[in-house]
Amino acid sequence: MTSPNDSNKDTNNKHNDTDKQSSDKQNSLLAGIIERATKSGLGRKKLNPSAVESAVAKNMAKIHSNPTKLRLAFLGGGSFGTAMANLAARNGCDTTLWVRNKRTVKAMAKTQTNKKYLPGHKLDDRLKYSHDLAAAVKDKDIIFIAVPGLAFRETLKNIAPFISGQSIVSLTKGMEKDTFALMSDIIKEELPEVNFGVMSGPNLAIEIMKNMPSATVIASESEPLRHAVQAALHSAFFRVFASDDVKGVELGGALKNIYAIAMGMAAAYEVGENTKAMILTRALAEMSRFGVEAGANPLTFLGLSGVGDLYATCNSELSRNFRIGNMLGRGMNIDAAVKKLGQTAEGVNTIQQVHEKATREGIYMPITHALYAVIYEDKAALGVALHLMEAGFRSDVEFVMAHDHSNAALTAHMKSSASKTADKDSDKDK
Ligand SMILES: NC(=O)C1=CN([C@@H]2O[C@H](COP(=O)(O)OP(=O)(O)OC[C@H]3O[C@@H](n4cnc5c(N)ncnc54)[C@H](OP(=O)(O)O)[C@@H]3O)[C@@H](O)[C@H]2O)C=CC1
Ligand SMILES: O=C(CO)COP(=O)(O)O
Repeated sequence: MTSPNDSNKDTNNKHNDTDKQSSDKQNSLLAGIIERATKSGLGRKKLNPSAVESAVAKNMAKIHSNPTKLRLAFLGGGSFGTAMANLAARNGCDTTLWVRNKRTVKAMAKTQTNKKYLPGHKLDDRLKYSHDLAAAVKDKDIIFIAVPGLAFRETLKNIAPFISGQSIVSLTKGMEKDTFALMSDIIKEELPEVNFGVMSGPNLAIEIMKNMPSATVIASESEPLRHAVQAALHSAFFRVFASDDVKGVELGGALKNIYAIAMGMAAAYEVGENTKAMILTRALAEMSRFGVEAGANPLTFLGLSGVGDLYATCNSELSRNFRIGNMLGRGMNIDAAVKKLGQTAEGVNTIQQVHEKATREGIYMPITHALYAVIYEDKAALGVALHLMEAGFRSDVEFVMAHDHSNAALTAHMKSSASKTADKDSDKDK
């Protein structure tokens, strides 16, 4: 496959046939690897990732011996861009990782490690590194972007002169400051002609580097692009599922960062399992409510990019957003926590954006508003949490049973029982 664009149906059909053959071939090879791994005892004993990896590595060359291999660029040399570029290079794709700092590029090429963001993890020796943006993106099939949300538009503007037929996939889980734009919105604004997708899921970069089995979702309206991304990144340790709900998948990844901060804070207060379950589930309700207002399918939030990513980040110290929340819960202020973290925590900006938008548009987001009050209005966390518990009677899943926002039926019922009791009392008095 040379390009995943939709421009020529015949070519695409041929590509789809080739894709299908290569994916059948890949599936049967992977099945063989897993079967051998199971027979050799690896499946039954504690999984030994390096032994399984060497078995996979031996076969990956065969899987990707297809001459029309994908040419990929990954922009952003942080933990996630590096982890994803490494996966693609290991799958045999022609992969270049673009990093903005020239000295970092030199050091990465020399040591084949990302010392700052993924120390101690050796990268695939086929991975190429570049500081030259034009050279990195020219003649590529897909450009994956993994810079923080605040740098996304600037990155697109910088690559715009070199875009001819490449597709773009956002790996970023943030929102633009002040505009509430998601990365797909920014792509449509800056590069209206390109074919694009977003990828999101429970993908803690360090676990991926350790070959811990993981899965993600590629969402795009373009089927060839979805297939191309699956072919590029799928491996025995990393499953790539597909969706056409771009908004839903992208919002899942962006919104869960808010609740990872809330759960980090709750962990600092040593809350119980019931409380964690309540926060997580009500977070999901907020996410899907907000998603529906933005035009997403609420069912998407039940998938990997919704409940999956919520679970991974709301329960793990590996999540930078969780760590920010934990520092806040231990009494640090937001600026000090962000400085101490020294890495991207998209939720810090997302809380402000979503709080403002939800307030403006009347979307019921009590956890987000509560978190905003604690972080940005200096309200006491315990008082805010108690106030949340008093938030009236509501239905569980509003897409199953709609909320009665005024609680009108209940109020009428209570008033009528109260007046009946009063009548009885006055009869007794007579
Ligand atoms: N880490 C993870 O587990 C996952 C992260 N993501 C998402 O991926 C995105 C990137 O996060 P992640 O890799 O973790 O971030 P990191 O904090 O690990 O790294 C950020 C990277 O972006 C670079 N960068 C910052 N600003 C710019 C800019 N203006 N132009 C070019 N490069 C820039 C940094 O360069 P420098 O070092 O020079 O500052 C660094 O290489 C985020 O939206 C995150 O939510 C998604 C899934 C998992
Ligand atoms: O999105 C992530 C994992 O899916 C990473 O989460 P953090 O950005 O909180 O580290």
